Amino acid sequence: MRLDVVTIFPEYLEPLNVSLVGKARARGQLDVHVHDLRAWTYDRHNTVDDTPYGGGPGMVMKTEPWGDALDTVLADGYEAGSREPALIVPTPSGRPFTQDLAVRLSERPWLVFTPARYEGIDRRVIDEYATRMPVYEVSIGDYVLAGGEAAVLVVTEAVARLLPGVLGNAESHRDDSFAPGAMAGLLEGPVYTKPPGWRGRGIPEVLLSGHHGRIARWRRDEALRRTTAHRPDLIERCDPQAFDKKDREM
Ligand SMILES: Nc1cc(-c2ccc3ccn(Cc4ccccn4)c3c2)[nH]n1
Repeated sequence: MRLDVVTIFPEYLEPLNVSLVGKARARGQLDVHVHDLRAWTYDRHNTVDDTPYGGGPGMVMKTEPWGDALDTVLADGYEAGSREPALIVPTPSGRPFTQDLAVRLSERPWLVFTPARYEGIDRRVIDEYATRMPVYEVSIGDYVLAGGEAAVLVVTEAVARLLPGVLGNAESHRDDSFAPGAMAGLLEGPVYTKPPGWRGRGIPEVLLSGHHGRIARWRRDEALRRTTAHRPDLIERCDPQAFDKKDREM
């Protein structure tokens, strides 16, 4: 997978050099290119924004730098052999970024991220590139950030961990809270590891029992309890039959 990111804060994407994404890059599973939008400005102040038509607070990011940047980034990607780009536009007004969308994006060969600042990008830029590729306008949550770079880090990590071979233990993402399966849509329950005692706190007996059926049932019950407490909205969505089926297998 190829990722391109165009931003006025390239240093914000430094975390893409470390940990899971950094290792995937080092192994050649991910090809990441970060571009400074100001490289496509030609005035003394490297201007990327201007006042909004119709008035109102803040500034809007101008069409020309984005258009020149995206034309170059796309040409370079095609030149390097990449195909079928998709534009990923972080925005507070986008569709929710979910695990389902992460899975869909992980199946694409090339993602081009356009994290904006100020009040966003002149709409004509998105409209122009929507004629050439799928555009995903995504929100990472119901809160307002100062720009899209944090969303790029979130989306990139959620997508990269789904790429084949990126996660050390292939099982790891099968039981993700939001991945399909008997725990589908439930939140993770508590986890424990050695030492068996810590500051007078022990381990739930069932986890030391070696009885896999009871352990699986306990984990399911804990996940249900936690989900009921923190995300009752997810309870309606999960499939109770899946639990009965799993119970019969335990
Ligand atoms: N889930 C999300 C995504 C964002 C986000 C993404 C990109 C940009 C570019 C600029 N801003 C600031 C801003 C604030 C207010 C209205 C418009 N834009 C962004 C915010 N906030 N929360």
